[in-house]
Amino acid sequence: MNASVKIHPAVDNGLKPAAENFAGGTLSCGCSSNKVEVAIKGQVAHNHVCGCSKCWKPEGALFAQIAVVSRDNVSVTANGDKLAVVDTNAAIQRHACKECGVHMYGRIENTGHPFHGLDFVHTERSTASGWAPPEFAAFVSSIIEAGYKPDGMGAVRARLVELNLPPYDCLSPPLMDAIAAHSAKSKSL
Ligand SMILES: N[C@@H](CCC(=O)N[C@@H](CSCO)C(=O)NCC(=O)O)C(=O)O
Ligand SMILES: [Zn+2]
Ligand SMILES: [Zn+2]
Repeated sequence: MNASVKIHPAVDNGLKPAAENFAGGTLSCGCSSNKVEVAIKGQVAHNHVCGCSKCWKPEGALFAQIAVVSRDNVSVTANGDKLAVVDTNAAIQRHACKECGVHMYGRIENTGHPFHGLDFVHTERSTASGWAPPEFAAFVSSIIEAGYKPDGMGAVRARLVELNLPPYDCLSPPLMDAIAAHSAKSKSL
């Protein structure tokens, strides 16, 4: 057992199952008042933990937890004036609360991007239960870029396997296949 390796509070005690016919929920930022709120209609897809340096992580977490949902099902319902895009050059435009720093949704505006139409969201910012749990771990080696010791990676990967989160150093095979298929199509292959 590698339970001493903490991945993210939402997965460290095991994955919680998705609810059938899940209606969605409201994400809140970390401010004590005037919270930014984002309503998500319906269930998310491709939930995963992500080790990349760009995704928002709760204080002390090694990985982020992030999922996608149709942009049509995402709406800012309170205090949207507190939001700003973290990095306007990134493919995923992460709209974060300027006061507490929590990323509320990440949107792809480039219509040529393979994931255009999807927003990236952190379901743990909602108190609802029944969100689809993470299915894999992405960009695992990227935690080294944020300072994690390379000789600890074996234990991290072993813990991810124990948690049923197959570790990858990019996205999962189905998502990488979707990106490659999009690329082939845009080259008319
Ligand atoms: N080693 C880099 C990797 C960053 C990266 O490519 N992140 C992915 C996954 S984010 C959610 O799964 C990505 O698609 N990024 C696009 C973007 O952030 O706009 C690092 O650690 O920074
Ligand atoms: Zn906030
Ligand atoms: Zn990421």
